[in-house]
Amino acid sequence: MTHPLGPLARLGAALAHLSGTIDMRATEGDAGTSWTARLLAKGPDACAAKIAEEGAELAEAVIRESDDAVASEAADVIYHLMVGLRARGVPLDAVAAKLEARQGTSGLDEKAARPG
Ligand SMILES: N=c1c2ncn([C@@H]3O[C@H](COP(=O)(O)OP(=O)(O)OP(=O)(O)O)[C@@H](O)[C@H]3O)c2ncn1[C@@H]1O[C@H](COP(=O)(O)O)[C@@H](O)[C@H]1O
Repeated sequence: MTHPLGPLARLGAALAHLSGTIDMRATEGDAGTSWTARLLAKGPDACAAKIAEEGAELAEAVIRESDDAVASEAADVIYHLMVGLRARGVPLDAVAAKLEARQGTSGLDEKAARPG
């Protein structure tokens, strides 16, 4: 059954909700009861380690696991990516701006135009 919002709006709504939760955990979270608050308290290095770990698990899932496992690992990556951005104070807007700036430019053309 198709979700009434459609997949992209549904993902956007889920990300907006998650972003609000992460902001709340960052400002008033308790490391005793919140994974997010605990990870943020450990700092960017710990967030980076989780991003790398979850990225490797997603790659493994893409190669040899079920569609459901791929979706689950992708959700882990997105969550830890957002916690990592929060740990570094990089706003989601900055990521959106990067994606927007790349629209219409082929990845192959961009690579060919790199200096060196
Ligand atoms: N989306 C997530 C989410 N995805 C993964 N995780 C947690 O990330 C942790 C690490 O996941 P792993 O699969 O790597 O588990 P693990 O291998 O046992 O972890 P390690 O301790 O070995 O590193 C687990 O505790 C997961 O529950 C998440 N924790 C929180 N969220 C979202 O954040 C909200 C707030 O969570 P808290 O901050 O914990 O209240 C939740 O309601 C969710 O919406």
